[in-house]
Amino acid sequence: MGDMGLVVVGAGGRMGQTLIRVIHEMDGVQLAGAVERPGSPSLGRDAGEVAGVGTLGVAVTDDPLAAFAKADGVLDFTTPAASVEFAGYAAQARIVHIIGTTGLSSDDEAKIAAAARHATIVKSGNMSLGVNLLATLVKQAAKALAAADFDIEIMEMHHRHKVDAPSGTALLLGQAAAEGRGIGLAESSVRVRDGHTGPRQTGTIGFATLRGGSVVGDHSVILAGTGERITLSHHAEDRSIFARGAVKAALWARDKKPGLYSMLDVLGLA
Ligand SMILES: NC(=O)C1=CN([C@@H]2O[C@H](COP(=O)(O)OP(=O)(O)OC[C@H]3O[C@@H](n4cnc5c(N)ncnc54)[C@H](OP(=O)(O)O)[C@@H]3O)[C@@H](O)[C@H]2O)C=CC1
Ligand SMILES: O=C(O)C1=N[C@H](C(=O)O)C[C@H](O)C1
Repeated sequence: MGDMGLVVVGAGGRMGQTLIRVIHEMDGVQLAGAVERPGSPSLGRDAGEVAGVGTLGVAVTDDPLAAFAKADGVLDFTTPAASVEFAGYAAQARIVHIIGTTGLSSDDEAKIAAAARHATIVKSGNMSLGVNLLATLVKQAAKALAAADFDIEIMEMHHRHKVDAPSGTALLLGQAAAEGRGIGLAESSVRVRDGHTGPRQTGTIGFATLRGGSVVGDHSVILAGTGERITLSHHAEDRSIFARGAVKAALWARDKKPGLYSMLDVLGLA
């Protein structure tokens, strides 16, 4: 099999540019296309120039269908509305779709699951090896420590430009904790506290969101007992950890049947 041709959508964004650089550096993959939204200042420019790696001979386009027709996969870190649209196009083109976009509604999730009947989709709120390993540790810890004895709180901090909260990673870690406890996350999560909240309700999973500066992504899961506290943390120092994970997911998905997979499947941690 030759190199896998990958389209980067949202090519001018923080993750889009990182993905172009990582594809340029990695073996087994090549940049087959670069897509931005209509009106973007990146349109018509060389994708390599946009990402700061020199000329690659791939011009940024606003025509995803034409780009997908010439590719084996698409790497998508954009917006919920764009990812839903791209899922339909990727299913039509029968190519692999890697989705890192966060902040999706349950309606968006349902549309993506429907597209996965025809396309091989890998979707995760965090594509790094470290966070996915952390999720397995959180699940174990939550299972081992009874809700009556240990409260679970999840704290995250991201850069000032991030638009969704809690982060996709915080929700992924919350899901792992809920699975460890054998409870549903939706019913047990406390996503905001403000004013006279009353005492903490046993068995809930709390979230705290911080935003500021250039923080790439910090997450801590705190298991707080009486007289002792366990903190499981991950600190992302560079966006290339997510981009390398996304490329790894695309290569893994290349020979898989249509379906909706996660990074835990890709990394053998499921
Ligand atoms: N799962 C993971 O491991 C990670 C997930 N993320 C998630 O990825 C997403 C993007 O993050 P980030 O790169 O920081 O955000 P950016 O805003 O920097 O990038 C998003 C890019 O997508 C573009 N875009 C929006 N709509 C379309 C469209 N219809 N067609 C083509 N391009 C479009 C935007 O263009 P414009 O700005 O011109 O509107 C922008 O260039 C977020 O949801 C974030 O949470 C981020 C890092 C890791
Ligand atoms: O928006 C970001 O930057 C990030 N988003 C993802 C999330 O919502 O968890 C992953 C990473 O933390 C960076």
